[in-house]
Amino acid sequence: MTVDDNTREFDPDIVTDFSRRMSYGSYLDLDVLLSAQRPVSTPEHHDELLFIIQHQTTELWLKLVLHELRSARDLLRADQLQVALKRIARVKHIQKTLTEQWSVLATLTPTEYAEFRGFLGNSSGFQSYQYRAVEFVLGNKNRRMLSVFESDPAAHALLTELLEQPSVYDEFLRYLHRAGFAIPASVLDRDVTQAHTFTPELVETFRGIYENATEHWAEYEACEELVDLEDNFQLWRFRHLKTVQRTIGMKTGTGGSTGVTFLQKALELTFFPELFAVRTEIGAPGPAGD
Ligand code: HEM
Ligand SMILES: N[C@@H](CC(=O)c1ccccc1NC=O)C(=O)O
Repeated sequence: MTVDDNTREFDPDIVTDFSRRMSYGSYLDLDVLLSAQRPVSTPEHHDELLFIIQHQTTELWLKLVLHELRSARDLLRADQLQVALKRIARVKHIQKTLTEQWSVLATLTPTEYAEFRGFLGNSSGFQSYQYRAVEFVLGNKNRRMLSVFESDPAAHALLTELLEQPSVYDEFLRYLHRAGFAIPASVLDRDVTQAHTFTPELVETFRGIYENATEHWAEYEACEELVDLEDNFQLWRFRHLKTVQRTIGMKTGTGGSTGVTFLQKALELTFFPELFAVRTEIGAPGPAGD
């Protein structure tokens, strides 16, 4: 049938009565989701909705990132490397979306932001427990971060649990050990509540994998997936830093930090330092001159 009024006919079996059926809105709990944007500025500033939605969408994606990374960690523990890599592949796509999303917030000018920034009080992304949880699962542990969550028992409990559990990297290194690769005992028995720190012996182990990639293909691929993950994480941090710089310049942060200077230091944090260090060594003679 031709439609000249630029509308589409309903197909005959399209369901319209949801009085007793599950609908799109009820399945997704849209009443809850869409009533959670509550600007605090008075009179309400036009751009605060953008600010809230940018953060809320980030938190939703972080929820999925955490779900996938915790699963990847557990799969590594169960020697299911390929399935773990599938989880990481999904995380990489989410990270790309999150990094791209900064361009939406960059439409907020410094003048517009200054008009409602005062209403934010001391709230800050520094208090994002899901962001901290992702850092912890990837191995950048820092017990001091828990202090921010004393008044949020659920967040505090989650971060304590993740602090005490081995990270994705811990489980990957244990996996490599079980697969016969040389992993120092100091790494296998390390206190997992601390941040992972650079261990030169691991660089040699990775060098063995990279220089014999065809022989150790699965491990080689896993190493490169982890490098992508860290790379993407750093790109997000960098876009955050640049957005902060163009929006508040060198002002101190609402969370109490020095702002840009503080965020710059986060770019020096690393999850998998040996996977980056191995790049320097590839093709060069080994420590014993072999
Ligand atoms: C105009 C927008 C933004 C500005 C001006 C801004 C500013 C800042 C500043 C100054 C800090 C340092 C802590 C403090 O003293 O407050 C910070 C931390 C943080 N912000 Fe933002 N931010 C913005 C948007 C966002 C968005 C959209 C997110 C996404 C959830 C986010 C997440 C974070 C996180 C996770 C931290 C902690 C980083 C760390 O510990 O290294 N921020 N932000
Ligand atoms: N720290 C920001 C405020 C801010 O961006 C913010 C405030 C409340 C909730 C999340 C935020 N995002 C990132 O820090 C500032 O100093 O302007």
